[in-house]
Amino acid sequence: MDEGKMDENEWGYHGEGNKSLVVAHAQTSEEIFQHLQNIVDFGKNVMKEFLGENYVHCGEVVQLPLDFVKQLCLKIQCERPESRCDKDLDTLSGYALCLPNLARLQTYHFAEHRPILCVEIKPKCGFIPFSSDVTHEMKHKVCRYCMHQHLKVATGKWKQISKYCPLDLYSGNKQRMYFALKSLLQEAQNNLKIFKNGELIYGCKDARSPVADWSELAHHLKPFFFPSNGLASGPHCTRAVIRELVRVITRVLLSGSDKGRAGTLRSGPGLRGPPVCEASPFSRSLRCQGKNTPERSGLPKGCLLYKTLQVQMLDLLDIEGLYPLYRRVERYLEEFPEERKTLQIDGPYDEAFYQRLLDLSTEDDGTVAFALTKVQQYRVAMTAKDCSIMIALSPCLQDASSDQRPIVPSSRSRFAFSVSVLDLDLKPYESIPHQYKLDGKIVNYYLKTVHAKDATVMSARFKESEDCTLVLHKV
Ligand SMILES: O=P(O)(O)O[C@@H]1[C@@H](OP(=O)(O)O)[C@H](OP(=O)(O)O)[C@H](O)[C@H](OP(=O)(O)O)[C@H]1OP(=O)(O)O
Ligand SMILES: Nc1ncnc2c1ncn2[C@@H]1O[C@H](COP(=O)(O)OP(=O)(O)OP(=O)(O)O)[C@@H](O)[C@H]1O
Repeated sequence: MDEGKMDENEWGYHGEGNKSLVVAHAQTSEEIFQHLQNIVDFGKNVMKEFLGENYVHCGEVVQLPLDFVKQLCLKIQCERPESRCDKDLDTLSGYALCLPNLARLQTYHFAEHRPILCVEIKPKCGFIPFSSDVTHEMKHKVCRYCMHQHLKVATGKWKQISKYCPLDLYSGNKQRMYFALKSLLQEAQNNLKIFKNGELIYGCKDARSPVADWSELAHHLKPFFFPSNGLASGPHCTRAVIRELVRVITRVLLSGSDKGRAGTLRSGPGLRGPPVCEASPFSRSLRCQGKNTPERSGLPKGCLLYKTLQVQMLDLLDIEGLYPLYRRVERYLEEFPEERKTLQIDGPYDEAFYQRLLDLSTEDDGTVAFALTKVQQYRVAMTAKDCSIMIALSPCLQDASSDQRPIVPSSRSRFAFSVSVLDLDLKPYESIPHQYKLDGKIVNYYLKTVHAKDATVMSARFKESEDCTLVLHKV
């Protein structure tokens, strides 16, 4: 075995059976450094280009004293959710990624002393696949998030089906967005968290310990939205505060003039696929009322949701069309393993890597080059489908108009705000077979259990609105 691997500190206990005790070699420090540097480079050279300078904070790789890392791990261990504790923290390499605290305003370069509210949304995939490689007709009608909900509830990941549908949030239609955000507030799962001064006040720290009481949330939010008003507490106050929150978040999500090159992708994927998901309670309700499906009013091109959606749409072929291309790359790598580096499977994620992502052709010329481009685009799209948006809000004075920072008004107050994207590390090449299997599982489960009993779905999703109508507030 390689002499360089003979350091006991780099080995750890893995498991054991009756006869064997298994130890595993950890990554070397250089490998970990390279992995972290790749995350930074991917943010800088790819995501900043697509999403825009102001939204992406790449951070930097830093070196930390090992003692400090070990003490820190011990200190925070008791606060980690049980479900994540099977993952060990790296206490050996001494490398870490240092990022700004995105729960704070990013428009200020000095510490903010005013109270800060931060809403984190993981919007997931905002379009229905338009690829002709899709074999199940249902995938052209119901979005992945809505189908996946049923499998997640069946496997016990979450207790109940959410009414949230990403297509509503990405619609650009204020009423649909309002409905989507309210649905997230009703069933946050891992798609919504709210922090006050960095502390989680709403959402799930862990699937088993959700913090989700609307009146408690309203109590926290009241001083932000009704600062000098003696609004009484109770259900009326709760509703008023939640309404203000949702309005402000909708406005912030529709704002933005930040430049980014996601626009260059428009000539390719564009706004394709059906504008609504048939499983969304919003569109179901409209259909029940005999109304047409809403027009896709479209997101403003400068806003982060629009840009994120464009990057998600780099998944041009859907996993069903992509998987055979992945197999082509795999066969090539089995024959020429040394080519993995040249193909930039594990980086570097540089300007050349970015440039190749802009090739949106879908005509397969049978080459490895074509297959590789689609594989890399798919990985980038998957990253955009799993990222989170952090919206930081800090109350500002009524006369702070000379201030150049973006401001969002609410009925009784005004907020300086910043919007950032989080969790932008490129999805691994190795996860593609998993994606392929999971996709089949999600669709088959949905077809077998849900679609077959469509009437049951209707009654489950509309249990509190028997007549199948939704009350839509003016926004
Ligand atoms: O496949 P999905 O859509 O369930 O997404 C996974 C997420 O589950 P979600 O559906 O958001 O509850 C999942 O979220 P949780 O860890 O369950 O909170 C991860 O983000 C996972 O990414 P990775 O494998 O850790 O890089 C995500 O996996 P991929 O983005 O790699 O598919
Ligand atoms: N720079 C940051 N500033 C503030 N909060 C952060 C920052 N980075 C991460 N977080 C918090 O930590 C959580 C986990 O981070 P992140 O999503 O990057 O981890 P992950 O392991 O990639 O998660 P996932 O399971 O979604 O793949 C986020 O949901 C967010 O609440």
